[in-house]
Amino acid sequence: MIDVFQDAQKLSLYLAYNVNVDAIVYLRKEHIEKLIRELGSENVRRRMEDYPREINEPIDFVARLIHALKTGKPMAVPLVNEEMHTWFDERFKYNVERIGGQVGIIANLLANLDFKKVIAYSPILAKRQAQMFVNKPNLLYPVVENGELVLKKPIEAYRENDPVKVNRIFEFRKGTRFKLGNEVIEVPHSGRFIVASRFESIRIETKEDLKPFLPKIGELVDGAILSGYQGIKKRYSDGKDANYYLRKAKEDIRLLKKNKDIKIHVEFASIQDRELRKKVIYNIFPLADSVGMDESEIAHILNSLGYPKLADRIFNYNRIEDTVLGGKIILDELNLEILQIHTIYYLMYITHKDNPLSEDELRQSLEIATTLAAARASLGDIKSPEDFKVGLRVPYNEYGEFVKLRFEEAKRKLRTREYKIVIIPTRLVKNPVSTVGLGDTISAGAFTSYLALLRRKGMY
Ligand SMILES: Nc1ncnc2c1ncn2[C@@H]1O[C@H](COP(=O)(O)O)[C@@H](O)[C@H]1O
Ligand SMILES: O=P(O)(O)OC[C@H]1O[C@](O)(COP(=O)(O)O)[C@@H](O)[C@@H]1O
Ligand SMILES: [Mg+2]
Repeated sequence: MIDVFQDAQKLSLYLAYNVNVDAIVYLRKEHIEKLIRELGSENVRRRMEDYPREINEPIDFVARLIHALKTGKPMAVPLVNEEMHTWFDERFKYNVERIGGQVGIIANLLANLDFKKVIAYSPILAKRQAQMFVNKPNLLYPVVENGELVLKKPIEAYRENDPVKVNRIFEFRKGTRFKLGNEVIEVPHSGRFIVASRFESIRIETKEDLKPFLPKIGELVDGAILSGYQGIKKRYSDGKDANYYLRKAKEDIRLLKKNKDIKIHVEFASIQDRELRKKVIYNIFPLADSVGMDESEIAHILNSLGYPKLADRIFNYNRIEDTVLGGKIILDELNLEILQIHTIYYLMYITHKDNPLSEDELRQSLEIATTLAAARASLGDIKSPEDFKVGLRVPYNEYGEFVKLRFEEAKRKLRTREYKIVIIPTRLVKNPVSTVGLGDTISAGAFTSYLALLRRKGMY
């Protein structure tokens, strides 16, 4: 496995579009009970039944937070009311502030793992975000100067007037118990709840000056990881809308592939609005080779594709048989080369039978992914390739054998002959330093090792 990791380090990657500041709160029982006291347990319960899909007022936040705590599922809900900044800041002291967003997390990870070159792009780059990138020669931000493409360190490329995007992250821990009225709730898994800022000023796009250089950037790299589409809004006050930004996003992918047919991984993230989610899935997935997502997100996607019962089963029971079925549907309906699903107890790849990699190679790629996540969960951050070894010391979760058994059963029950499907149990850290960014870490590890393995076989 180490040799595959070493081959992956030789790759160069392009990343776009989201770099945030993650302001992290380690949630304690006292925080939760105080919020419930402030808003009233009956009000919270009622709002939970309404299931608000965006945060406009404090009760929306508390209702969705408690729902996440009750299920132990990773969730993200957009914050659309800028006036709530003060409400949050008066109630929470942020324990840590660090780089966030798929681009921010994956750029620092790959740069610290000594990948050959990482070109990380976000349409906004304020000083605060730029300072959070690791300052290494292999991590560069693309700018256009005198009509030429120049790759600079982020700290030399920030723009004074760019807005800072801060997301609030609530890290919750398995076993935390609290009361909602007479109901005692115990959090079943550790995870994170993201309050994702969604404001007018931040557009998910490649700025017009850089756009003509995307074919050149494509030539400079071996693959691209794209994410942030979840930040597109339905409508903007200047008349632009989601269709406009999705058309631009599709153009970007075509331009990146224009001079060299690089593979594209799309990291999916929670999109609460059903209409918007459907638009992102139908516009973007068919242009991607590989897509990554967690168990809440696969359920959301299946809902949008018209499989609500299967979606509910995956969300509530996380059964392997249902995930295999759901994965096959997504792979085929959206014509992907490979789909990677990360869940608390297992990671899965689903691809077609004619994929050049063997099942054993696909498993190796997932092993690299879970090892990196275990290293990040243990250390809080991955600072050098040496940290990979920390991940190797983390044992597989206690349901490892059960996972393998259930998978064999699922294969017997379902039609899987036309596919290669592999599964591995996760290396699960009992007391993670933090969980935000673990999915991004898994997907970066999986996609880059997938590319390295294809390259070894002369297939890429
Ligand atoms: N404590 C943990 N140790 C190792 N890996 C973990 C831990 N908690 C979660 N994970 C993995 O990370 C993903 C999270 O993905 P998101 O996209 O961030 O939801 C989870 O599925 C586990 O595979
Ligand atoms: O959708 P946004 O606002 O760009 O935010 C994405 C959020 O997802 C993260 O990238 C983490 O994702 P994962 O926990 O799924 O890996 C956060 O760092 C970030 O705040
Ligand atoms: Mg994720």
